[in-house]
Amino acid sequence: MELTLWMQWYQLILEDLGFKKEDDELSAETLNNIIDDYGVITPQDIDIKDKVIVFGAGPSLKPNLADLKHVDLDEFTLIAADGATTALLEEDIMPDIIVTDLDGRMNDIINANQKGSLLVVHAHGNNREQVEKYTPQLVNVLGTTQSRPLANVYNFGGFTDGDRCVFLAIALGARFIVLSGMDFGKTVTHYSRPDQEDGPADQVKVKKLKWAKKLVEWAANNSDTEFLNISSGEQVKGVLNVNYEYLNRI
Ligand SMILES: Nc1ncnc2c1ncn2[C@@H]1O[C@H](COP(=O)(O)OP(=O)(O)OP(=O)(O)O)[C@@H](O)[C@H]1O
Ligand SMILES: Nc1nc2c(c(=O)[nH]1)N=C(CO)CN2
Ligand SMILES: [Mg+2]
Repeated sequence: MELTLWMQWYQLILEDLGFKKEDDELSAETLNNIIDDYGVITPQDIDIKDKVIVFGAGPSLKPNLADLKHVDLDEFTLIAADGATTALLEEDIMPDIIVTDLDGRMNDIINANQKGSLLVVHAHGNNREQVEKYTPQLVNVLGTTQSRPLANVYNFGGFTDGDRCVFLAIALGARFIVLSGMDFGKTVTHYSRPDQEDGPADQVKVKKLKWAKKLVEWAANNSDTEFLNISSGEQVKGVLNVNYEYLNRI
């Protein structure tokens, strides 16, 4: 999404959730400095296929992964939103890219990174300590922010890990984006909350998922990328729901 337009979304999100822009900026500067010291990758270093699957951490993620055993996943670039990484690893699927604000199960994320997954690390006002702790342990890191971009820290638009996967894929030129485990709604899984069981989302999470859904809908209806949805949660306006068999025909 174009930066000036994103900044309008960002302002509304800050007001809705009561987050401070200054906190986001400080965290982004921290990330920028660490990446400066430990090595940079840029969006030009990332090649993706025409077809991308974005994995969110909603309740349909696991059933989706069972279905996807019947699909040739080599045809797709696989982008996992944070905690969704754990579910992929459980099925022996290695994500090509992980988009994370470093609050998923970090052992799994670090493991996948060591085995080749590229990490898109997002700095925000609520994760500066994680940014300081984990980024130096990671390789192949692309930094992002939801606030103003810096030399090593990009802003492709988007807020939660899942919708930022979508905006990243669009920025990198995806022709098809398949949504999986992107249920939105009011139920979160243990993949999203590593220390808890599956259950109702708290009020802040409900708000975050509402923004995530609005942003994905905006992306689906304002880009040349074709969206398809195999998740079984809320209907994403303007996006065709398909089953896995359809994916073998695109
Ligand atoms: N029902 C759902 N529960 C959890 N995540 C979902 C759901 N539906 C879609 N998603 C997407 O999957 C992503 C999973 O990432 P994760 O749970 O780490 O969230 P997050 O963006 O870091 O939010 P939080 O700050 O609450 O941890 C979310 O960002 C969201 O976009
Ligand atoms: N300041 C701030 N920014 C965020 C937060 C958060 O909790 N605080 N959570 C997000 C979910 O991915 C994305 N961005
Ligand atoms: Mg996260």
